[in-house]
Amino acid sequence: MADIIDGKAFAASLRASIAAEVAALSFQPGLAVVLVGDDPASKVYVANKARQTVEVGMRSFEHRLPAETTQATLLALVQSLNADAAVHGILVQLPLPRHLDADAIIAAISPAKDVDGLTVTNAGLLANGLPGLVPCTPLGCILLLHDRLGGMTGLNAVVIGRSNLVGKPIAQLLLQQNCTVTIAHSKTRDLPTLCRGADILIAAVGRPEMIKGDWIKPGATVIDVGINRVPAAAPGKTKLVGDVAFAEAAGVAGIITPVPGGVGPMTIACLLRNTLTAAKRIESRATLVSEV
Ligand SMILES: NC(=O)C1=CN([C@@H]2O[C@H](COP(=O)(O)OP(=O)(O)OC[C@H]3O[C@@H](n4cnc5c(N)ncnc54)[C@H](OP(=O)(O)O)[C@@H]3O)[C@@H](O)[C@H]2O)C=CC1
Ligand SMILES: Nc1nc(=O)c2c([nH]1)NC[C@@H]1CN(c3ccc(C(=O)N[C@@H](CCC(=O)O)C(=O)O)cc3)C=[N+]21
Repeated sequence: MADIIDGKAFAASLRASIAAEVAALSFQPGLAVVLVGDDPASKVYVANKARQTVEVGMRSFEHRLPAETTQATLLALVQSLNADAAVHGILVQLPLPRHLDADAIIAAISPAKDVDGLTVTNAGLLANGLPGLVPCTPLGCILLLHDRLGGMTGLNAVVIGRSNLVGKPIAQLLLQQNCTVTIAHSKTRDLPTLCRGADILIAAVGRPEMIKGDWIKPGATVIDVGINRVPAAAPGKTKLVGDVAFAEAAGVAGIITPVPGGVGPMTIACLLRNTLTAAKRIESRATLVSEV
């Protein structure tokens, strides 16, 4: 039976250290979250986020807009958040409704406030190994892996999923850790065989329990990023499951993250960490300017 990573506990200790740092600041960091419509995975995220933002001593600004919001309205909101001195971090929940151009919205976010690490500036800094804002979920995964494995040099890592939000930045971070990285996606041939070669397997697909126990190399470390809401046994009820068939996989893997209680809580803790990082950089720049 695999060792099950307690992401909830790890995230709680991370938040405690963030809260201590926030308490010592001379200003209050602020995080703005924009949710358009009601994507189910986004709703789970938003609910947990607002509470934890306040708990670490930051200000939370929530903007819930109807699914039929126009591109111009959303762009204007992002621009007003860019200009708002009380806001240090901006997160626009993805996916956006189909009639909106997500790339154009993301491009409008000031890179200094881009706590999701999605702008071309932050993605480019990450790809070049330079300091910027790193996407929260990938950062959370690496913190968990680092805690458990220490060094990862030479390990074979397979990342399933190639989104700008999760798959690609995780691959970049694993490469920085000297892993040999393979990125799989919906066009990959014979995914089970590819996965069986992985010392570290990261699933970021969005398909409930797609990765089976016999896809996993015995003793491997499995990180399940998927958040999927499926019907539960009781009629009318739902539950969250990951992209990995947990019960099967836990019998083969060496280390595994559960859903819920694995990567999800780490994502929020890392979002708060990024907001703190962004706030400190923005405020120190403001101080420098006011001194000249
Ligand atoms: N735990 C957390 O904190 C977070 C969880 N999530 C969850 O993680 C999952 C992934 O999110 P995200 O990256 O944004 O999702 P996307 O839908 O943007 O990307 C999914 C990726 O999975 C690939 N894929 C789809 N079907 C298959 C398949 N059958 N075999 C192999 N690859 C496949 C797609 O390939 P292709 O590119 O070819 O289409 C794509 O690259 C979702 O469940 C999401 O809710 C997301 C963010 C944070
Ligand atoms: N721009 C953008 N950035 C994101 O990072 C982003 C996004 N859009 N859209 C939606 C997905 C999904 N996502 C989650 C984060 C945490 C939990 C989370 O806290 N999960 C807990 C919840 C448990 C529960 O409430 O039952 C857990 O897994 O234990 C869930 C989902 C971030 N996403």
